[in-house]
Parts: sequence; structure tokens; C-alpha cells
Amino acid sequence: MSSEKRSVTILGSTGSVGCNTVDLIEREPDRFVVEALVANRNVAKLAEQAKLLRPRLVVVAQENAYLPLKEALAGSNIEVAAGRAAVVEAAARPADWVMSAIVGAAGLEPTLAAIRRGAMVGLANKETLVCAGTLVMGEVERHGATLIPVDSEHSAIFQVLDTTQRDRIDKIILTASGGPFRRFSSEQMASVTPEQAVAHPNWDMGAKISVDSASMMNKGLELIEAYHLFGLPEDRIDILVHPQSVVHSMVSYIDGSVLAQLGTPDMRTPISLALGWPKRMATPGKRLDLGQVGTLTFEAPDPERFPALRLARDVLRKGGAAPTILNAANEVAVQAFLDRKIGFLDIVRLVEQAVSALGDAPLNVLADVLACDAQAREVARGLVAGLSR
Ligand SMILES: NC(=O)C1=CN([C@@H]2O[C@H](COP(=O)(O)OP(=O)(O)OC[C@H]3O[C@@H](n4cnc5c(N)ncnc54)[C@H](OP(=O)(O)O)[C@@H]3O)[C@@H](O)[C@H]2O)C=CC1
Ligand SMILES: CC(=O)[C@@H](O)[C@H](O)COP(=O)(O)O
Ligand SMILES: [Mn+2]
Repeated sequence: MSSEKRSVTILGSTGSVGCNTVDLIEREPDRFVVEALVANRNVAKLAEQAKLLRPRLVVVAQENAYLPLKEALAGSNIEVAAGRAAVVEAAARPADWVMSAIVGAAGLEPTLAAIRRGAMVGLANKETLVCAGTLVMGEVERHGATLIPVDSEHSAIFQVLDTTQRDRIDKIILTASGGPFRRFSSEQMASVTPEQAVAHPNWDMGAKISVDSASMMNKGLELIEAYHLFGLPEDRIDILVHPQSVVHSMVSYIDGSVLAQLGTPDMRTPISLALGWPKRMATPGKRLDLGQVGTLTFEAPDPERFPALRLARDVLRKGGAAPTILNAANEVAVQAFLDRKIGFLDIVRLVEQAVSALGDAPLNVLADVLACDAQAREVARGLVAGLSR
């Protein structure tokens, strides 16, 4: 880059993380230049962002969104493209920094494309590490890419984990809000609606991650994400329910010190840490006032009511294909729940059945991961069909 501005590409710019990233970039026009904006099909939002940020390229994954997008940007010199290959090509174009904020395993290939050209990547898309963590971390190493966690818990750990004293770390403690059903019995959870499940008590997020938070599968995915990012074994990553979402996670050291990162629940803080890396950026929004918060509480999670926690630990111990299957089956099950085809408790049941049905064979290359992901989706769709009959 000859310019002093940081060039950025946003994968998933129209989503919750994407819009927060756009918000931060818009506030510092002298600091950033936008290379590409990528979405699935939300033409209206993407065109609005493009008019604001003037990227070189905008991409929609859905081919039938191409013409409406082209029309919405008629008269501008912004390049427009569509299709899955165009999404991956956008990530491969030279940009100093890439936000990986596509939801689900659909984010894997574009994120890998950015990593393989040695980019600095802000990683919100946890599914990338759940479905292909070993492969992805190997590529980060091989290509000298920089991976900066954006998931709030992992950003917290990134900020308080002293890499010069790795052998002095006792454990990582991931905090969990407990979601909207923290106090629900299993009987009550059996009849909850998608509207109740997406109503997260503290965070305003996309539908998929909101349902994951409600089932606590989100914390299971985050356990696997933390394992790959920080290299600690599963039994040294604890999960602690903290309903206020103020302490974003902690690292405990062998001398008894516990270091935590705190803040109001606003994704612009972890996004800004990655966007400005290695320098912190000023962010808008409410500052944390502990006097006003008053009480911070913590409690042990309940694996009986939230079996996703046990299941995620099981698949992490199994390794190989197991986490890939868990992730793919969960994506199918969450969508089926949102479409009212299955009940809330069926989500984790169905994921467990898919994991048992498919085993844990090793996955060595991307093609193995993609084949396993496709097979798990097929199995999960069959299970959904069985339940919705
Ligand atoms: N929301 C949050 O606060 C947090 C999110 N995360 C993680 O970040 C990721 C994004 O979450 P969130 O922003 O909530 O999700 P949203 O559902 O709000 O947004 C998803 C984004 O991905 C795009 N997209 C979906 N499928 C494709 C595809 N096949 N190709 C290209 N783009 C696609 C969507 O485009 P379109 O709008 O056109 O459909 C949208 O821009 C997830 O992995 C989530 O787990 C992690 C921590 C916090
Ligand atoms: C903002 C963020 O990082 C989410 O992953 C959030 O942590 C979800 O909250 P839960 O703790 O309820 O899963
Ligand atoms: Mn999180």
C-alpha cells in the first residue's frame, strides 16, 4: 500500500458485526479506504453502505441479487459482482485488513482466501474455527497472516493473555450471559418461540448467533474457538455464567492472579481493537460505570438444561470431523427452528444425533472439510424432515 490509509474489506458488511464495522470506519474517513463490501442478498443495505464508503467493489453471494445491485449503483464507478466465487475473490484482493463477519461455515473459504495472502484478519466468524480450526490456524502460520479475535470473549482473552508467560497460565475462563432462557426449566424451553429465542438480554446480534446464545451452543462454539486461538486444552477452558455481560472473559495465572477485560456490551469495542490493531481506537457509546451497574454476579452453567455445553466438550475431545459435523448440523437445526419446523430443544438433540451418526474421521485438507460439512447438512436435513412429519 502506497497510501497511509488502511485498506479494508468487510465480509458480511450488512450484518450486525458488519454494520458496526461500517459505523467505526465512517467515523474515521481519513484513516480507512474501503476495497470491498460483501453480503449475501441485502441489496438495499449494501447499496446504502457503498454510497457512503465508496468501495472499489461490492459483491453479493446470491446471483439473482446482481442486477438489482447493479441498478442501485448505476452511474457510479463501483465494480459489482455476484456468486460464491466472487465472494472468495473479493477476500483475495489486496486489502490490508479484512473483517470476517459472514455468518456460518459460508465464511470459511473467503476467510481462508484472506489468510492465504497474509492479510490482517478481524475474526468474528467463529464457525470458521469450529469447522476447520486446525487447518485455518496452520494457514495463518504458513502465510504469516495476523488473526485478531473479534468475538467479545476472545477479544477479552487476547487482551489479557500474556503470551510471554504461556507456561504461567492456569486456565481461561469464558463468560456466558446464559441467554434469554437462563432461568427457564427444560419444560418451559420446549415451547419457546423464535421471537423469544432471538431476544438476547444484552447484545443486539444476528438471528443465528442469538439462537446459539439461547441454547448456549454459542458458548460451546466459543470453547472450540478458544481452543484453536489460544492453544489450551479443553479441560483448561472453563465456562462461567455472568448475566450482566460486563466481564467479557478472564485468564487465571498460576500465582492466583485473574486478569479480566470489562466493558459495556457493545461490539464496537472488540471490533475497534481489531480494526485499529495494534493501536486502540476511540469508540462512541456508553462508557462502563461500575457504580451504576452495581452488582456483577457469576454462577456455574447447568449442563442438564443446556446440553450443548457437554456436547461441544465431547466433540472437541473427539476432534477430526466431529466439530465440523456439530457446526453444520447446528446451522441446519437453528434455521429449521427459525422456520418453525422443529422445537427449540430439538436443535441440540438433532446435532447430537448427527455427530453420533457420522463419526470423527480426520479432515486434512479443505476439500475434506467441505465434503464433511455437506454430508452433515444432508444428515441434519433428514433429521429435520423426520421431526417435522
Ligand atoms: N453479532 C454479534 O454481535 C456477534 C457475531 N459474531 C459472529 O460474527 C458472525 C456474523 O454474525 P452477525 O453479524 O450477528 O450475523 P448477521 O446475520 O447479522 O449477518 C450475517 C452477514 O453475513 C452475510 N452472509 C450470509 N451468508 C452469506 C454468504 N453465503 N456469502 C456472503 N455473505 C453472507 C449477510 O448478508 P445479508 O445481509 O445479505 O444476508 C450478513 O452481511 C457470526 O459468525 C457470529 O457468530 C461473534 C460475536 C458477536
Ligand atoms: C457479543 C458476543 O461475543 C456474543 O458471542 C455474546 O457473547 C453472546 O452472548 P452469550 O454469552 O449469551 O453467548
Ligand atoms: Mn461471543
